[in-house]
Amino acid sequence: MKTIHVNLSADSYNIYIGKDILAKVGEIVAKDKEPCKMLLITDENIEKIYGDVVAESFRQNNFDVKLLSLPPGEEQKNIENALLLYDNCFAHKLDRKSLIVALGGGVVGDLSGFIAATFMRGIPYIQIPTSLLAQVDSSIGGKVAVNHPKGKNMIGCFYQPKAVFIDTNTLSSLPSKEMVAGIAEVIKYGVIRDAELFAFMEKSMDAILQLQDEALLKIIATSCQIKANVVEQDEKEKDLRAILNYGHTIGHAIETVTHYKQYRHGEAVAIGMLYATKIAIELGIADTSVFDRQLSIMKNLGLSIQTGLKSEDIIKALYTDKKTVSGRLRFVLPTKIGEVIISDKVNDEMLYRVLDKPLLAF
Ligand SMILES: NC(=O)c1ccc[n+]([C@@H]2O[C@H](COP(=O)([O-])OP(=O)(O)OC[C@H]3O[C@@H](n4cnc5c(N)ncnc54)[C@H](O)[C@@H]3O)[C@@H](O)[C@H]2O)c1
Ligand SMILES: O=C(O)C(=O)C[C@@H](O)[C@H](O)[C@H](O)COP(=O)(O)O
Ligand SMILES: [Zn+2]
Repeated sequence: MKTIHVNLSADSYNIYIGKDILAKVGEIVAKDKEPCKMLLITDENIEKIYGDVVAESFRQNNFDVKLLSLPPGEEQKNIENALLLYDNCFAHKLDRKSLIVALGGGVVGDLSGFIAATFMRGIPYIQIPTSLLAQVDSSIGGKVAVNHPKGKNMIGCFYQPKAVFIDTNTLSSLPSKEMVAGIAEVIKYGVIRDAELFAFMEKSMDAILQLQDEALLKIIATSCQIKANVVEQDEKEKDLRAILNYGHTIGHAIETVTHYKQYRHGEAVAIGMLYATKIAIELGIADTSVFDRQLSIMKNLGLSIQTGLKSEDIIKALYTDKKTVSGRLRFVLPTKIGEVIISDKVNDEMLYRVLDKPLLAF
């Protein structure tokens, strides 16, 4: 089992990465935590496959487990489900020493973390991510939130988990479209921080999609390490952490405009990364190879790269982006593979110019 430490003073924690971890999680957690009341939150797809093994692993270590599963999907990451989960915290008599465990993709992770952060002003929680996206990104770093009809992740806070357990075996049941959506966030890490990771993806995509152990460990551990490094330097996104938002400004706008129903998060981010790169090329800070290399991986993965959405709807939604300061948009833009800058030089006129052209017509 590989361990990556996230160093955040009193809020530090470990990310454990390996195979066959699910059945052992209860035992590992019990080494540091007295048995207690526990709410295990998951979704219906994941409950069917992994609910019992995780619940049993905690029960065998004397945790008093209540399992609650929500329907799957991004639309479930809402304040109504947060209220439902608080009701369950009360019904199961959770107190400040109790434990919340998030077993699932990013939707379960973000929502469960939000409950843990806010119930009784904060109780401990653990992330057990089962999608690639959650393993490389959402389970780490403590951004927890629910969506609002006006914008993605608009109601939330920063609240770190006590530990993250990544069992790469869970990817064997992950539908391929979900795998591809997760790969989009790995492409993001390559573009913002790691040209070598990007090149690895260019040459090893077949091994990744075939879930070969070495390739999976490489992309998951490298992504976790990059995220840990960035979060350690800027936990609350004062500055540097905004680079993790590459592709998300337009990506989140696409998700909001389509009411969180039409695109997986990773799919919207992929389109957002291509548009951000087009903007960088328009500004003269990146050359076309930066676009072509990303496009080539995305085409290879079968990612759809057109939206058919109206530019004005996307631009309107952009202004609720959390990086906007005093009404000025701030974009994360690549200068080359492995390096990005944060720019406030992008105006509406340029956005219309870029968004009005189909991505492939450039
Ligand atoms: N907090 C953060 O830093 C952060 C980072 C990135 C993304 N996110 C959030 O994460 C969410 C997207 O996460 P996601 O892509 O995991 O989506 P998701 O949670 O909706 O999971 C995708 C689908 O895969 C299924 N699934 C998950 N693991 C499975 C498995 N092992 N086997 C079979 N089915 C499985 C789920 O049931 C669901 O249907 C978005 O809400 C996004 O905003 C948060
Ligand atoms: O952890 C971060 O910081 C990120 O930006 C990671 C993103 O992949 C993730 O989608 C995040 O939830 C977006 O954050 P937001 O603050 O723009 O909602
Ligand atoms: Zn994301």
